[in-house]
Amino acid sequence: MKGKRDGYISWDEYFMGVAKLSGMRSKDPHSQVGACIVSQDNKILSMGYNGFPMGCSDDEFPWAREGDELDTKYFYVTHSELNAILNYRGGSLEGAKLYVSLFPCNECAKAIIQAGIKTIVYECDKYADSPAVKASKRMLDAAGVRYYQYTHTGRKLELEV
Ligand SMILES: O=c1ccn([C@H]2C[C@H](O)[C@@H](COP(=O)(O)O)O2)c(=O)[nH]1
Ligand SMILES: [Zn+2]
Repeated sequence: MKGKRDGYISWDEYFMGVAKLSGMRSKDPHSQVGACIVSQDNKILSMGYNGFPMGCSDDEFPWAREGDELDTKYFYVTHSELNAILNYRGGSLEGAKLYVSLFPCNECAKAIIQAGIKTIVYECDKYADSPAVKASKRMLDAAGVRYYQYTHTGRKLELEV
């Protein structure tokens, strides 16, 4: 009898792939961020991406990064990690793992810590020098939340839909 097939994707490839697929739903023209929350026994619990809250139209609220603060996206957009936490309808996220395409900011770090998420796997840390990410790491370190960067395997996951 033949054994199992080779070439199947790893758990990390699977969950980061799902996080990035979720990010593809984002309407943010500059940064599309996706998140996937996973239980300790590798079950997907929730997903999210950055976007405006319900009722706040993607076509009416601003996507600008600069200009009058009230006319930029920053006051309005819900971050992918927070959306993933809020989208979860099942009870506790204690001990869960978060896969996310961008290192979480300080506001997301607060929600991650308070939700009981214990591990973060992130893809990109392009805002590492910003106060928001420095504050985030300070809180995550203090709270004992482990974080590490996803190691790219070089494999391209192609989907025809
Ligand atoms: O923890 C985070 C930090 C940021 N985001 C989202 C919020 C915005 O939509 C973009 C960042 O926009 P820039 O144009 O790169 O400043 O990323 C998030 O989801 N989670
Ligand atoms: Zn955030």
